[in-house]
Parts: sequence; C-alpha cells; structure tokens
Amino acid sequence: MSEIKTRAVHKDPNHAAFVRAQGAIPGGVSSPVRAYGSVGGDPRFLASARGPYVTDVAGREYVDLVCSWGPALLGHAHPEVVAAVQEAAARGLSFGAPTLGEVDLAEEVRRRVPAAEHVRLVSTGTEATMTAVRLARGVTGRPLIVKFAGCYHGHVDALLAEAGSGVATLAMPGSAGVTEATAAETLVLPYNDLAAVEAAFTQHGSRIAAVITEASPANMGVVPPHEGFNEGLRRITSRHGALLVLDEVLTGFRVGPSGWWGLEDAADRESGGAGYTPDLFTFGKVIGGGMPVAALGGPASLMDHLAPLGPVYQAGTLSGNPVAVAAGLTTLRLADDAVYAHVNRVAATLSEAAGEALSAAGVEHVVQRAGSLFSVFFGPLAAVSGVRDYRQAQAQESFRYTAFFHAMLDAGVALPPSVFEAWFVSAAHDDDAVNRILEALPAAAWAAAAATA
Ligand SMILES: Cc1ncc(COP(=O)(O)O)c(C=O)c1O
Ligand SMILES: N[C@H](C=O)CCC(=O)O
Repeated sequence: MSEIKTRAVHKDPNHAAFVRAQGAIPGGVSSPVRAYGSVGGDPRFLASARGPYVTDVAGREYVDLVCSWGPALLGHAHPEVVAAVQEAAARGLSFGAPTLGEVDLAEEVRRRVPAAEHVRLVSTGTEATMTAVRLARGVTGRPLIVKFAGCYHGHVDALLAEAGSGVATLAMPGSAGVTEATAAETLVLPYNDLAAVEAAFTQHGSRIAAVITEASPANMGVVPPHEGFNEGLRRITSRHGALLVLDEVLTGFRVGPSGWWGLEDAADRESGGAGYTPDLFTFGKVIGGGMPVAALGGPASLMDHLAPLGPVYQAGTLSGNPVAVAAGLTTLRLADDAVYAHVNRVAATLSEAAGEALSAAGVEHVVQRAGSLFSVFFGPLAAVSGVRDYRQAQAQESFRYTAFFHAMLDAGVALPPSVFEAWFVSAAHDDDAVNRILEALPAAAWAAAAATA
C-alpha cells in the first residue's frame, strides 16, 4: 500500500518539477513563500491560470486563493489586461526613456490617492519601501527607522527584523547578511501599541527619520489596526518631525479604490473627523496587474528630493516598463466600485463559512478580516481575544493549518502555503468557484480538528 503511494508521488509531475528545480534554483523556488516550507509537500508548479483558477503541471485545476499574492484583483489573465499587454509588447518591450503610459499611471494613482501628488514608478514593492526609507533619511537627516514586528515591507536590509511573510513562516528573527550597524538603526515595536511608539519617540525622537507600517498588516495573518492606531502614528510622527510611511503594497487598490487609507479616511470623515494623511505611500501588486510595477508617492515637496531634482538617488533600468505599465493601468481602469463590492462580498461569504466550518468541527479559532483580505488564526488564545500583534500570531496552533491547507488542496482549493499569509479573492471568483470552496471547507475543518502538534 505505502509502496503504491510512494510510486504515485514520484510520478507526480509536481514532484519531478520540484526535484529538478532544486538542482538549479535555491530551494527550488524564486521566492521563499512558494516552497511549502511550513506546510510540507511539493509546491504545485503552475502551468497556466485563468479567472479564479490555476492549473498545475499535472493538469489539475484549483480554485486559487493566492491570486499571485495580491496582484490578480480581476482574476488571472483578464482578457482586456492581456490585450493591453500584447498591444504594448508589439510597440516595444522596454525603451529606457519616459513614456506617456507612466504619466497616465501616475495620474491614476493621484486621482485615487490625492496626497500622492508625485509618484515614482519602480518594479517591486521592495524597491518602493527601500526608496521610502532612503528618502526619509535624506530629507530628515536622521538615521533611525521604526517598524512593527510582524509587518513585512519586502527584503530591504533595514526592514527585515522580526518581519512577517516568509521570514515569519521560516521562524527567522531577521536575515543573515544584515550588518549589526544596519540592524541597530531599526527600532522594532509591537503592533497596535501606541504607548510603545510614544516611549520610543520619548527616548529617540530627534533621531527617528520615519515610522513605516503596513496600512493594515496582512503578513502575520490579517491583523487590522485598532481604531485610531494609524492616526495616532500620524500625530506622534508629526509632533517629532518624523515621516509616516504607509505601506500599501498589499492593500493598495485591493481593499478599495484608494486602498486602506481611503477606507479609514472615508470612515473618519463620515463620523465628523478630518482624516489623516501619511507623508509617503508605497504601492505594489495590484498597481502592476500581475506585471512588475510598484510605486512611491507623496507630496511634491517631499518627492522632489529624489534625483534628478534632489539629492536622494533612486533609479531603475526597467522602472516604468511600458508593458508592465499597460497591465497596471488597464487593471486600475477596470477596478471600479463593482469590483470592490464583489471581492468584499466573496470575502465575507468565505470568511464566515470558514469560521462556521471550524466551529462545527470544534476547532478554536478566530477569522480576522480587513476589507477583502482575511485569514484564520488557530487555537484558544486567538479564539478568546483576537490577534492584535505578532507575538499573539506566533502563539497560534499553526500545525492545524497544515492539515487544513492539505485537505483544501486535495479538494482542489489552493490556499496560501503559510498560516501567516492572507487569503486573496478576485472579481473572477464567481458562484462556481465560491461553491467549490464552500464544499471543501467542512472536511478541511475536521482535518484541522484531528491534527496534532
Ligand atoms: C506590505 C508589503 N510591502 C512590501 C512588499 C514587498 O513587495 P515585493 O514582493 O514586490 O518586493 C510586500 C510583499 O511582498 C508586502 O506585502
Ligand atoms: N507575503 C508576500 C507578499 O505580500 C508574499 C510574496 C513573496 O514574498 O513572494
């Protein structure tokens, strides 16, 4: 029996692909989160994707709840986005010179987020946050950066300490290769704790260049900011002459037309408040519609400190690549209110159903949601009080997710292969796709219930 199973596994094209990949690529993957490191088994090597579905090299189709880790807001291979990419590619792949498409995209960002008066296009979220850090230091002349444990801002040296996403999945405190001097210039604070921020500024205020925060963290699982947290950061940073960098790489243009900031701003103004404005925004993922585009935006008075106008250097051979910009611009133009209403509705349905299935199976858990982003935390601690920071996220019973994940995968639903990642839905997740997920949930919940550490 076990011999038959072993032979079946070895015949699986995904297994063969993974073995081959490990001979040529570190860990067989181009980004660590793809490696199934914490859930075990062979990563699915994908051959194609369309709408809400991905298909692996064995020809097996899955409903996709990864959505390329966020960019696929409209679903995979949206025909209008593909057509825009094809048209742009036919005009030339890369010019190394300015194009009007870049201006269109920068203006579209500013239309959605007016405080992003000037926008610099880059290729990855990592470049956007790296540039934000350099710009903050360049403008203030101060060395220190404050970040929050469990927040992930890409693989920038200064921002890897106690980071979420793959760093959390691999249980790494940070990364080898980051010098002590660099690490010493980053203060890591607990999330959702304004008292800790006040204390850090009391001690180091005149040396802090910026506070960087995920607009609503989704790289330690989904841990929304408590009411007033982001506004509190704004108040404290302003008082001390430091910048506030709102990292919307993941949330931007995904949780709403103007990102998480737009949701908070609208809610605050509805209740009579004046809203708040960060100094710098970073964007990524949806802004490229599945192609490598990211951006940094803020008031002209700050952004124009970047070269060629100012002394803070930043550059990129492929920045504002015309093919990538065409994908991003078309995606944003298609991402209307109906798209956001749809993804919110699907996220509400799925997060409630996941919670009900786990409760029916007697699994202690909490489902946390921020707009259309959600994730499940397992265990009594999470269930009692919700998860407010990285320490609590780490304390969950993540072994239950392993069982849950594989049961879903066996049933044809691809979840993110780590309990610390958010679940993503798209405008293409129609009733058929949603029903397939709903049908898979009860058995996965029972698998989680039966799991042992
Ligand atoms: C909030 C946040 N910031 C920055 C990044 C880095 O973006 P990229 O992977 O494109 O470098 C990510 C994801 O990777 C992210 O989720
Ligand atoms: N959690 C990350 C993005 O938000 C996952 C993407 C990656 O690092 O490959």
